[in-house]
Amino acid sequence: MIRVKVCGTTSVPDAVLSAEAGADALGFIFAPVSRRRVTAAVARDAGLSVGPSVARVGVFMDQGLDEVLRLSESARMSSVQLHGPLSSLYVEQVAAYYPVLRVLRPADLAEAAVWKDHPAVTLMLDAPAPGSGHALDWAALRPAFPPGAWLAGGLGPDNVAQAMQVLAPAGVDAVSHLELRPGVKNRDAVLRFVQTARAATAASYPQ
Ligand SMILES: O=C(O)c1ccccc1N[C@@H]1O[C@H](COP(=O)(O)O)[C@@H](O)[C@H]1O
Repeated sequence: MIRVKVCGTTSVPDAVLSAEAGADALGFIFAPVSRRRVTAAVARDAGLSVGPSVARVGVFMDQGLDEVLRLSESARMSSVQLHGPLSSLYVEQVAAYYPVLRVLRPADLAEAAVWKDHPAVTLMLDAPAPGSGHALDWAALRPAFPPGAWLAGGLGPDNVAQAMQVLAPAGVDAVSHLELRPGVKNRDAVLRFVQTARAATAASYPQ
């Protein structure tokens, strides 16, 4: 069964929208560079406005360990997504507290071997500029796509089925193509993204 994450949540209404659409996980971006950055208080309120079955993922890029752990705790995150060039020790230290989605660009795929059997680290492949809405070359990625990895990068309702058909990721994640403007969800796009990913699971994956 595919896992579907809707990222860039910045409000209670958008958290409820994504949860009601059937998302498995909501992303809350704490990276200072992001146009969708949220405070811990906003993320906590939005994350707690949905049921406990929906994962609350704190998204970080190039931030110190103390900041990642402190914000995740105060925002009541249930897992952590890590972008950027990071040492294995750093990722291990976060993974001691939270399940980690370790995000790699195609150029960094050598790092995938490090996390192959780690019980708390799941890989996610994303475009070089996270949150830019640019899609990866799925066919080129196919030979090296790590089994069990998630896929992000330019996904939306109109291309998620094709991406799943090519790479059969364990999860899909999107933000840019689900918005009216940065930080504000497009209801129709969120609903169609989740529904299309669910339908594509039935078509592309062994049951
Ligand atoms: O979206 C952002 O602003 C962002 C900033 C810093 C790190 C990650 C960010 N978003 C992540 O980017 C990918 C895919 O985004 P898109 O669908 O291509 O726009 C996703 O993992 C977001 O969590």
